[in-house]
Amino acid sequence: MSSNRAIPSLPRQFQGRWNKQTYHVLRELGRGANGAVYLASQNGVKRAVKIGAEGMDILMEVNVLKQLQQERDPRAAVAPLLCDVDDLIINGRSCTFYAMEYVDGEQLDQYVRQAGSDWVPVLVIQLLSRLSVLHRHGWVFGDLKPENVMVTRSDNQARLIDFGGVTKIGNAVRQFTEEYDRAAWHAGDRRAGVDYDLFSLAVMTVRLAVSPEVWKSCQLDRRHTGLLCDIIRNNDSLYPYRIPLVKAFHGKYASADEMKEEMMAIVQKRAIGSRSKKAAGSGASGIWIGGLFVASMLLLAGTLYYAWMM
Ligand SMILES: Nc1ncnc2c1ncn2[C@@H]1O[C@H](COP(=O)(O)OP(=O)(O)OP(=O)(O)O)[C@@H](O)[C@H]1O
Repeated sequence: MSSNRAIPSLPRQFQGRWNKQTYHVLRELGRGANGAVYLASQNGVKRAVKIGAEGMDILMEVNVLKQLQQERDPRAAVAPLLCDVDDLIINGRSCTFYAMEYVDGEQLDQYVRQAGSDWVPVLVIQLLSRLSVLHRHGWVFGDLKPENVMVTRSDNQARLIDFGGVTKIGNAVRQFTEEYDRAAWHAGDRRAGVDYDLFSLAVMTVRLAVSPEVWKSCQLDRRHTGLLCDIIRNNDSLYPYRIPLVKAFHGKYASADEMKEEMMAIVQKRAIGSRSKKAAGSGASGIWIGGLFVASMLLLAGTLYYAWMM
């Protein structure tokens, strides 16, 4: 759905044409094929403001976001809170923009690089909770990739951003990235279904747990899921999750909740295993495992909160 028209740049300060909200632009957050997102201040509150080359693309995203706004608690929300939709005139042309909740955090891959790959399963479980709600609304996310997930600074929650690829179940996926695309891996088509998102999520899980070198090496050949299975077999942090990952590659889950339950059971089993090791161990390694255990349980508690909420 990318366009040939240039993406307009926002002025430093502007007022919406109809709703008259004033925005002070602080900096550009990112720019992709379809739009640019800016950090702006509106009445002293930080907002992410998205503007695109095509008003229709922006309005389609707004339409999806509007349908996902029921949940007021940001910790249980599927999508960022939609705050304003309006037009502004740039170089004599009317451009549509929307303002949404600013998700203050780090891109998923950057977060994992710093925190370590032990956190990948817990963050994946959080994403499964959000996908489950999205699927129940009749949508698939489509373009699931680390660039479209932020982990919040305040409470380490994985949040979905960029709803430009969201597609009605049954239609052809509107936007995808080859690295996470089922058809590019010769594992199925691009029809939007629960299984399409779970496939991308499983590929992303592998991508996050391995070094950039290993990942690059498996992109050189013709893509097929056997390559991903080889990586999982040889990777200590992925190996315990081999069953749910391989099931997701083969479209064996009817829902995100099913995959979530199996992932959660493995995380819990491993957390209990680390506690026993801590009790048996002593010295620095015991302290390290203990710290990891406590932190993982804290994060898991957040995850269980979603499981209960949704
Ligand atoms: N609600 C938000 N809060 C904080 N940052 C955001 C938010 N939405 C988007 N961003 C930032 O802006 C960047 C670009 O946003 P987005 O992916 O929506 O643009 P896009 O033009 O649709 O990109 P692409 O072409 O890659 O799909 C994101 O990578 C992220 O860093």
